[in-house]
Amino acid sequence: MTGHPIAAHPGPTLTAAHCQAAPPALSFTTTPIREQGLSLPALLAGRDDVVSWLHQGRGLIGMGHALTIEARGPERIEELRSAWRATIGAAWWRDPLVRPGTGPVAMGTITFSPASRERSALIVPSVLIGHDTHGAWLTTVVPAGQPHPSPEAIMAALHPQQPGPQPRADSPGPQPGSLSEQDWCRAVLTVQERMRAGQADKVVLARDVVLPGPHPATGDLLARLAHSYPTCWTFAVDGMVGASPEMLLNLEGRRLFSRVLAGTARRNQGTPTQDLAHWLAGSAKNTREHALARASALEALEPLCSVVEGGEPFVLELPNVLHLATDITGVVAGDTGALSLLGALHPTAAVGGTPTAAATAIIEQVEGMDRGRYAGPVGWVDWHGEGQWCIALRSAQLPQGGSTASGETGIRVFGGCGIMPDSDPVDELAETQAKMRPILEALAAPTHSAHAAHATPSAHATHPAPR
Ligand SMILES: C=C(O[C@@H]1C=C(C(=O)O)C=C[C@H]1O)C(=O)O
Repeated sequence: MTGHPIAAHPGPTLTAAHCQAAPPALSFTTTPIREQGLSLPALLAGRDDVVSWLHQGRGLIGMGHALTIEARGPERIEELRSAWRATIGAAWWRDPLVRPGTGPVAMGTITFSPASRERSALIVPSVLIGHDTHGAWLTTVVPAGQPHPSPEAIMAALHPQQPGPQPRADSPGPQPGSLSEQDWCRAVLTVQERMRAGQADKVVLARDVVLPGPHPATGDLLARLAHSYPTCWTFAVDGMVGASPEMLLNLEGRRLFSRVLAGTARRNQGTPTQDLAHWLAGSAKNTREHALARASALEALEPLCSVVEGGEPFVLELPNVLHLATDITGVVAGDTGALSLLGALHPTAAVGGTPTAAATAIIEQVEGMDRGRYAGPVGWVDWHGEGQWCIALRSAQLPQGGSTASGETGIRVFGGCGIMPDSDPVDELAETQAKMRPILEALAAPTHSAHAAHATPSAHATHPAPR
C-alpha cells in the first residue's frame, strides 16, 4: 500500500478507556473480489506495515491503520473488549457476505503478563483482504462520511511486489537476550527447587535471544513462515510475528474449538518420526505435563460453556518438533464473545503453569525478562465477538519505531518450555532452541548461536538417540 491514500493517513491511536468513552465513527465496506490468481502471501512481499493471519494459504491480511486501541494492566483484555464493542456501536457497515472475517474486524495482540511494559492492542487495518474456502473479499475502512476507495484501485495498487532486501550472509547470529544460556539453565534449577518445596506442579520458563538488525521486510518474513509452516497460524500484529501451532480459541457461532499443546519431542537427524512419536506418547514427564495443560483449559472453559469436551491426546507433527495435543470442542453459553473467553483462558498451563497464580509469580521472579506479547493471545475479532486466537509462540517482536518497549533495537526471538521436577535443564534449553528455529530460519539467521556449545540435545539421555 506504499503511497496509497488510505495508508498515507493513519487513523487515531486511542487508549481503550478513551475509545470506550468516545469511539470514532468508522465506516466499513466489504466487497467480494476474484479469487483466481489471488495469493495472500505473495501480496505481503516487500511490505512492512502489514497485519496477517494465514493458515494453509488462506486467512486475512491487512494494511494501514484506521484505528489502534491500546490497553495495559490487569484489565487489558476486558478494556479492549469494551472499547471494541463501543467502536462497533458507533460504526456503520455494508457486508453482503456475512462470513467469519467479513465486515468489521480488528486484529489483536495481548501481553502475557498484566505487568508488561508493552501495550496490548487491537488494530483495525484500513484495508483487509480475506480468503476462505468460499472465496475472497476486500474490506475498506474510512472515517464515517468519507468516500470508500474503489476495490479495483486498491487491488491494482496491491499487485505483488518484489521481496525487500535480504539479510546479509555475514549478518551476526543471535545474541544472548535477558539471560545467558548458562543462567537460564540455573533458572530451571531454581524453578525445580521451588517445585520440590511444593510451590507449583509445573512452570513454563521461556528465554529470548536478540538478532541485531537490519531485518527483512515483515511481509517477506511472513511469506517464508507461511511457506515452511503451512499448518501453523502465521501472524503479524503490531510487530509481533510468528507461526503458532497452538489455537487457543476459535469461536464460530456458539461453537468453540481449542487445541492444547504441551509435551514436546525435538526432531533430530536420524530418528524416524514414528519413533519420536512413540517415545513422546510414552514419556511419563511429557504426559504429566500435558495432562496439567489439558485440565487447566477444560477447567477455564467449563463455567462458560453449556457443553465442553476434550478429545483423546494425540501427537501433532511439525517440521521442527512434535507435541502432545488435545482438541477441545464446546458450545458457549449465552452471548459470551471471544475476548471474554480469552480473559478466562489466558494464561493456560501450556504457557504459564499449574497452579496459575503460583506459576506466573515464579515466572516473574525467575525468568528475568518481560515476555511482552510472547505467549499471549494473538488473533482477530469481528463485529459480533467471534474470531480466532492463537497463543503467540514460535514468535518474535520486531522493533517498532526503532526499539521495542523494553528498549531493544534488535529483534527479540522467544522460546519456552514446561519445566517439571524431573526436567533436565540442558534438554529444556535444546527444546527452546528447536522452538526458535522456525522464526530464526525465516529471518535467515543461523539457527544455533555461537553460545550454544554445551547443548548437545540429540545425545541426551531424556530424548531418544538417533539411530
Ligand atoms: C512455551 C512454548 O511452547 C509451549 C510449551 C510446550 C512444552 O513445554 O512442551 C509445548 C507447546 C507449547 O504449549 C514455546 O513454544 O515457546
